[in-house]
Amino acid sequence: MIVALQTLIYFRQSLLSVLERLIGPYYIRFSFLPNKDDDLDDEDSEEQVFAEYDDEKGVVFFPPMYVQRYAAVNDCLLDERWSGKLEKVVDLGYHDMSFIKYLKEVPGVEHILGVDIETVPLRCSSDLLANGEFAPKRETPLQITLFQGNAADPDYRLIGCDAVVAIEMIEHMMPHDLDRLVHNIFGFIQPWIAVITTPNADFNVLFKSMEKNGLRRWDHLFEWTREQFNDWCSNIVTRYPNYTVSCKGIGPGPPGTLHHGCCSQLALFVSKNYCKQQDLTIDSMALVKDVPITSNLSDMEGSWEYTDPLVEKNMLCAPTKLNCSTFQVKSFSKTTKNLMEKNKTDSLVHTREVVDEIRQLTKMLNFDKNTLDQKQYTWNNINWGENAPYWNQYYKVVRDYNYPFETKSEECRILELISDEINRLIDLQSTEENSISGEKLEIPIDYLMRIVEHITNDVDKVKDLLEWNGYEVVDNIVVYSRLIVENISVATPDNEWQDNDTLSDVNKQFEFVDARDVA
Ligand SMILES: C[S@@+](CC[C@H](N)C(=O)[O-])C[C@H]1O[C@@H](n2cnc3c(N)ncnc32)[C@H](O)[C@@H]1O
Ligand SMILES: [Mg+2]
Repeated sequence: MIVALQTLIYFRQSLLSVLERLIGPYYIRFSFLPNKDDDLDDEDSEEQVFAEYDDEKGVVFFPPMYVQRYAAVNDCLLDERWSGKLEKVVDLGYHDMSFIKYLKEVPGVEHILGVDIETVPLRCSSDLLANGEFAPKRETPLQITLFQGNAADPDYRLIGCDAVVAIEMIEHMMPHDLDRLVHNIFGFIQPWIAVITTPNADFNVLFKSMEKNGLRRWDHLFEWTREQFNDWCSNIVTRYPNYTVSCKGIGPGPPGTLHHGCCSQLALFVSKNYCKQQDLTIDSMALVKDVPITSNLSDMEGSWEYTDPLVEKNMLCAPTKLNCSTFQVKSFSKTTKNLMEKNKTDSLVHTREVVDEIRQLTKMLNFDKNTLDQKQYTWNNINWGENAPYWNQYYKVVRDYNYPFETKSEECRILELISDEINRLIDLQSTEENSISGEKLEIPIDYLMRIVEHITNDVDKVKDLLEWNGYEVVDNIVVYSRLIVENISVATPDNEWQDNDTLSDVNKQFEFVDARDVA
């Protein structure tokens, strides 16, 4: 049975590449914010998201449920309040990296972490990373670090994450782990936002195939109704009042089933006072600079007391009292305390500086650990008892990959943006006319200036650049002579989006193969 499951999982990657080709264009249209000037009206996009009854399967979603889920999570990450500012993001329960594939393209993201308790799916992930070696260079740096570990454990490498994503993971967790996960996210990582999704049990009556299984998916430890999920979420914000939460459904059912809600449910948690380094005021900069962690080896001698509750709570949280030698965390200086009182805060912000300092510190502690292990010291940790892993290093690194990147010149970026826009306009017109004739396309330079306004507002420079690169510019109009292109049509089978969300995640993929084979 396990071997069969593993085989299916291995198959999944190649299936995903097929899927990618099929849903790619749809996904881009559906998920990423439409271009400002795109005329994609709400009515149009709503028409594309719907569900139908199938006599055998029950409800079938268009597009497939997981696509709708990824799109909903992406929408959260692209919210204008933090769009472009989420640099370090962790995907908890990343499975085979299906979502990381899209996360990679979220503007501003420079470090993606994946944590999964399973090791089998990790082998499927290698493709995405290996492709990276041959892929065109990125314009921005990107590091992907995959860990094997329990998302409930507060590994120090999670510190500094701006966003936490957990798609359809919590229902696979044991109750005590789920409790610890909450603390890990909101007490330890303290991200700017956290996006958590889980199935909606109210919806399950619509799935006939679940009737045999007590109306839940066989591989889930629980499934919550909307009320239960809302309770769980409001309980979190009561315990962590720094956060607000909003819930919504993903994957509407067929007409007339609105009262059951949607197939999945999503909670978006937002920190009320998250502060990134570049947003810090002079006062809070001082506060951060004053963090009294000494990262000097000579200071590591003496008794180990981890007494400052602020440091314990906000910086590393876990090992409360270490009954061995070598480190001392001094308490806050007077200036820091005054500043904290003035700012009415009892917490420190995780900034790059602090995080780097913690990393440096951790390296030294790891070095020390080997010596300590030999002496058979025990660790006493409030949550994990004796012999807890050293200094919050719970996860094993499975893969750490840096994508190659090169920064493009300003001219190159301007040209690329303008040529993409011209191509988009051509596509738009060709879909409208259903063919491309030999006519000319005339685009006012002012219009193109808006596309590159974040780089330059020098019209003459852009005109020169375009002319140098073979574009015809007459007065302030770019004249594009179109080629005559034969009608191109991409055949899409009717049942392309079929998906039955009642099955386990593994079976779901298998089901898809069958559907394709039949089609
Ligand atoms: C249904 S899959 C999630 C799929 C993935 N997030 C996506 O949307 O494509 C659930 C994943 O959570 C992982 N998982 C379950 N319990 C976990 C835990 N305690 N810590 C980390 N990962 C866990 C499983 O190994 C599995 O890969
Ligand atoms: Mg599942």
